Amino acid sequence: MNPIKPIFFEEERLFLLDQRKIPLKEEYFECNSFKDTYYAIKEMVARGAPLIGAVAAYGVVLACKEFKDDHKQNFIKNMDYAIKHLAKSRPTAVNLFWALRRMEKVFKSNVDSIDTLENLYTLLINEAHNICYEDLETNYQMARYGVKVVKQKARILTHCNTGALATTGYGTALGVVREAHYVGKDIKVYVDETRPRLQGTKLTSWELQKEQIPFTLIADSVSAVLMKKGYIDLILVGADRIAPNGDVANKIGTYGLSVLAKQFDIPFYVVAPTSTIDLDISCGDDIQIEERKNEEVTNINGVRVAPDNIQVYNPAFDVTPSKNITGIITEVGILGADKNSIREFRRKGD
Ligand SMILES: CSC[C@H]1O[C@H](OP(=O)(O)O)[C@H](O)[C@@H]1O
Repeated sequence: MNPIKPIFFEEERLFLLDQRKIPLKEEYFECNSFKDTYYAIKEMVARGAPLIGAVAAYGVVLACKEFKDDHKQNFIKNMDYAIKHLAKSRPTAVNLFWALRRMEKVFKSNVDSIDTLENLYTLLINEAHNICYEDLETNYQMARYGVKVVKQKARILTHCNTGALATTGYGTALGVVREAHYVGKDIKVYVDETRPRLQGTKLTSWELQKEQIPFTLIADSVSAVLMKKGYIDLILVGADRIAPNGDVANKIGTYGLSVLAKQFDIPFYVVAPTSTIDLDISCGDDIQIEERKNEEVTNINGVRVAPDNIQVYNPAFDVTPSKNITGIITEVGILGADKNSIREFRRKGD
């Protein structure tokens, strides 16, 4: 089975599997400029916190390609503009800003001393490649830790898409599902649709069907009764930003699932790389929640199904308090969703 390739950089162009078209079409969207990558992130051609970071990293590469023949002062001004522009694409996933900071560090620490801007371009390409390689390795490591919380024949509920399509190729929460399947845990998955963008219906179903991992698609509203009936053994979700106290921002609907999980005493794990932990904030209230356009709620496949001229509220994420989270599965181990565990991890990882 060919691995899913959500992103690749070839002949100085960035290619993104266009997730707006899956599962009906498997087509690549080509980015030739940093503005193309801004568009791709904003319009969710490619989405998912870790993948958004990788796309932004190549956005900086494409900016360098665009401006490297300028005079150095113009080059620096244009690169600063490009990085600031990319940072405005989507506000919640901290991986975007983490990746941009990494790329900016390579740019700023070399631009004055390097002999040619062509060589700086090569350094930036290598850094973007490294971000992707590291993310893939992180996916595998999280899956190896995460499989420890998956019991034999577990019935796992997932939310949104946290697979190869949200990362550079294996997955966070869905990576744990993949690993559990491949090591023979005989699991089955309940995939919730995840309105309004339907990442579950369109993306997670597509990924699991490709690999013949047993799953059942459900409307978001079915989760509660499945938990009440005892049909769910474990809930695995991703994250877009984790506060140092263990509060987690993730796709809208996650908070409600966590409340139900607590009510029915079902283990509720977040799976995310440590690059998703934001030490510059103190708690979930500090996380900016992206609000997206009304049409995502009023339309289905481009066809309006709601009356005209109505009020719509379309937050793309919500915040799950640490007290509702059993643990945070990362590439350095399974952390408790609390200040001390996260502080302890940083001391080891510093
Ligand atoms: C690898 S988990 C990423 C995270 O991103 C998704 O949001 P979106 O589809 O809007 O980018 C969702 O919150 C996932 O849990």
